[in-house]
Order: sequence, then C-alpha cells, then structure tokens
Amino acid sequence: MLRTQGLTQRYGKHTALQSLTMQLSAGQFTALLGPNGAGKSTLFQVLTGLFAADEGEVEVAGHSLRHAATAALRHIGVVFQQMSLDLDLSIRRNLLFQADLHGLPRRLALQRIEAGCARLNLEPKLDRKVRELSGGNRRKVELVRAWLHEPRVMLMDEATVGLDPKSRRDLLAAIRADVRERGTCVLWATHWVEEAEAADRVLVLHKGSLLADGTPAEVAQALGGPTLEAGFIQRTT
Ligand SMILES: Nc1ncnc2c1ncn2[C@@H]1O[C@H](COP(=O)(O)OP(=O)(O)OP(=O)(O)O)[C@@H](O)[C@H]1O
Repeated sequence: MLRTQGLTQRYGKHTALQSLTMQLSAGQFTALLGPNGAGKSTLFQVLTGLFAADEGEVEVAGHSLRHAATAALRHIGVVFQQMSLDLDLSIRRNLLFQADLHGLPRRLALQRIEAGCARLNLEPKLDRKVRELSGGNRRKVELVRAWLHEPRVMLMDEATVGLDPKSRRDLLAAIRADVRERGTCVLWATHWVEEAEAADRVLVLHKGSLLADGTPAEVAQALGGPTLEAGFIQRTT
C-alpha cells in the first residue's frame, strides 16, 4: 500500500533520510519509532508531497508520488504534529471546509462528518468552536478530518503529543478500530516506546536510516533487548 525506495533527503550537508526503503501493507498498524531528529517529520513531509526527496521514489496504492501525485495523494490521510484547525470555527465548519477541498458533495460530506464524529463521541459538540475543545478533542477532530476522503493510508506524526493518558488511549483505539474495520495502512510516528509496543510492526529510524524492522518482540531482539525500550535507548543514544 505504501512503498519507498532509496529515499534520501539532505538539508545542506546534513542527511536527514539516508536511502530509506520500506514497504507497508493494508490492515497493518506500523509504528515508526525514532528519537528526536531521526528524520520522522522529514519522511512525513516527503510522503505527503510537501516536497520531493532529493533521491528515491514513493508509491501509494500503486501510484508514483513523483509521476502521478494527485492519484497517489488521494489515498493519503494525515495528522501532523502541529494542530491546523481554525480555532474560531466550529467543528462542523472546519470539517466542511476540508470536505470542500476534497470536492465532496455536501450531503456525503455531512454524512461522513456526522459518522466520524459519532465514532469519536464528538457529535454533541459539532457546533462548538474548536477553541472551546480540550487538546484531546481537537486531535479527534483532526482525525475525523483526515478520514473524510476515506484514505487507505493514514500517516500520524506524533499525534498524541501533549495528550493525557486517556486521550492518548482513545485516539489509538480509534485508529486501531479503523485498521480492523477498513483495512487501513497506518504509519504512526512516535518516540514513545510504549506506543510502539502496541503496534503490529515497528520500524526503528535513527539518523535517517532504518535500524530494525519487525514485530515489537523481533525488534527488541534485533536491538539487543531485553526489552524494546532497553534496546531502543541503547542503540539510539
Ligand atoms: N528545514 C530544515 N533545515 C535543516 N535541517 C533540518 C530541517 N528540518 C529538519 N532538519 C534536520 O534533519 C534531521 C531530521 O529532522 P526531523 O524533524 O525530520 O526529525 P524527527 O525525527 O521528526 O525529530 P522530532 O522527533 O524532534 O520531531 C534533524 O537533524 C534536523 O535538525
């Protein structure tokens, strides 16, 4: 569902991504675990087409991001680290704005907005301004927004930063349910080992390269364990 081949990105003399090759399947929740500065945000910027990598290729659902960007990006939903909702608009207006950008007919847009908000218990708040919502609920609105065009690949960049434990758990549960129900392919960037431990698969990114790839147990072993956390700290600090 999502493939990269030899992705390399440099900022001046600094190499942020070093020939990164990976392949992610449908129905899989993959954690991209990396310490600060590993290259996670750079990878997400490339995967969402914000800029083209210096070298290498990205394919989304069989479409090349370089040669068929519109077709590729249609399958991508994203929640970035930084919130990007309009604080002075209601949840509904924020989501309708995004639906319009995707060219969704109004009736279908309203159906998806209501269904998405119902899944995340946001429905009673649809007409509240985003400014009045807690951090956890703002993130949920961003998730509903990312779902509006029913993408097959979801990219979540440190989506739980700043959330309390219950909000983190709720957001993760909603994403996992989506993986189960729609077979979504999720790439979840985090530096929280605890979140990676709950993933189907873990990719460990360090200094722009993949250090390990496998189930949490396999990665713990590959990193020299005994736990994922111990191996991760040992190999990335
Ligand atoms: N625009 C930029 N110009 C120069 N260097 C950059 C730029 N963006 C990122 N970098 C550098 O590239 C490397 C990777 O950064 P990136 O933000 O992708 O890492 P990250 O894994 O997302 O880190 P964090 O967890 O702190 O967000 C870092 O060394 C960073 O300083």
